[in-house]
Amino acid sequence: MAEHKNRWSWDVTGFEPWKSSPSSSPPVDQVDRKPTAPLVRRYSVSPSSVLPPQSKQSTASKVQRLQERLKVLHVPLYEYFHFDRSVLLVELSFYVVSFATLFKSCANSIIRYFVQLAKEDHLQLRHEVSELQEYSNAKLDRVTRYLGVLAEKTRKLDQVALETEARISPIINEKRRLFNDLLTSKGNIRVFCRTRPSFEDEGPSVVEFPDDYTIRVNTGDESLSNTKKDFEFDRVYGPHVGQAELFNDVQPLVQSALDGYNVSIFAYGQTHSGKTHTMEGSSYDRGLYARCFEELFDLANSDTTSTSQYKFGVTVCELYNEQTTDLLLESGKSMPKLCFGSPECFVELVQEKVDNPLEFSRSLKAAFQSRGNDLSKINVSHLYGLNSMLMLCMIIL
Ligand SMILES: Nc1ncnc2c1ncn2[C@@H]1O[C@H](COP(=O)(O)OP(=O)(O)OP(=O)(O)O)[C@@H](O)[C@H]1O
Repeated sequence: MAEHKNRWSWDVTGFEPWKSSPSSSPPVDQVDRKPTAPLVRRYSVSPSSVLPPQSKQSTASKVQRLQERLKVLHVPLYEYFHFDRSVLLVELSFYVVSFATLFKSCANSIIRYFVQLAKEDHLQLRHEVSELQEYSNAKLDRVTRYLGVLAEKTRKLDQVALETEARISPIINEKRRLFNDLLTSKGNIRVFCRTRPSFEDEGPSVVEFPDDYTIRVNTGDESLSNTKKDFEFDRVYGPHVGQAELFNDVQPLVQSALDGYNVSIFAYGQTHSGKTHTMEGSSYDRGLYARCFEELFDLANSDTTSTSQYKFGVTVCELYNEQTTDLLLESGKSMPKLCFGSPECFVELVQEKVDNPLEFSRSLKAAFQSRGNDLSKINVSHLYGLNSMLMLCMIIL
C-alpha cells in the first residue's frame, strides 16, 4: 500500500508515457515503438499552452497534493529522531572530533607501518650491499692474486727464454758458420748462366742444354771437327726457367747477408741479353731485387731472438763513363751518407732508411726515375763496348 502511495504518478495530460499492453502488443518483428505523443512534445511543451482550461484547476490541486507529500518525505532529520538542533550539532562535532582523532591515529599507524617497512627494506638492502661488496672484494683479491701468479710465471718464462737463448746462441752461430762454409765450399764466386728466349728476328737458337751445368753452343765453324762447344757454369738456366726458379738458388745468399757476410750479385752480359729482366723484372714478373729484399725482411722478422734487431738502408747509383751519379735524393728518411772508394778517391752516396718492402720498391722507383732513359748512353756503350751500370746496395745494420 505504502509502496503504491510513494510511487510517482504520471497521469498528467501531455506526459502520458508509452505503455505496452501484453494483449495489444504487436509481434516483436512488427513492433512500432512510436509513443502516442511525440517525445519532444511531452518534455518541451509547457502544460499551460497544452492543457485545456478546465483541467488547469485539477492540475493545480494535483501539484498541491504532491507538494504536501514531498513535505512528508523531506521531514528534517532532527524532527524525525526527536533531536534538538543544538544537541545534534554537539553530537556531530563530537563525532567529527572522534573521527579526526581516529583518522589521525589510523594515519599515524599506517605511516609507522610504512616507515617500519621502509626501514626493513633499507636494512635488507644494506645487508645485500655489504654482501655484494664482500663478494666483489673476494673476487678482486683472487684476480689480483692470479695476476701476481701470472706475472711471476711470465718473469720465470722470460728468464728461461734468456737462459735458453744464451745456451743456443753458440749453436745458432755454429749453424750460421757451417751454412756459410757450405756456401763458400760451393765457391766464393759462382757464375750462373741464363739464356733468354730468342726473338723471332734472331733466327733459330744456337745453344743447347745437355745438363744443368753445361751450355752447348753451335759455333757454326765447319772447319772444326766438332762445331759445338761446351761451356760449364755453376748453374745454367735455359729460356724456360722463370724468375721464381732462379731466385731459389739465390735465396741462401740472402740468409748469408743477414748473418753478416758480404754478398754481391753481379749481372753481366751483352746488350739485350736479359740483365735488366733478371735483376729488375717487371711488376707482374718481379726480378731478384724485389725477391731478395722481401726475403731479407721476412728472415729479419722471423728472427725472434731478443738480441737481433735489424735496420736497413738502401743506396742506388749509376756508373757511366767513369762517373758516379747518385740516384737517390736526400729525404726525411735519409741516414748518414755512405762512403764508397779509397780515402784518395771516394764518393758519398745518399743512404735511405727502408722499413719494409714497400718502402724499398718506392726508393727503387725514385732511383730509376732519376736515371732516366738516356739513349746516348746506350749508343756510346754500343760503340765502346761499355754500358751504364746500375749499382744498388742494401746495407744491413
Ligand atoms: N728470361 C727472359 N724471359 C723472357 N724475356 C726476357 C728474358 N730475358 C730478357 N727478356 C726480354 O729481352 C729483352 C731484353 O732484355 P733486357 O732489357 O733485360 O736486356 P739487358 O741485358 O738489360 O739490355 P741492356 O744491356 O741493353 O740494358 C727485354 O724485352 C726482356 O723482356
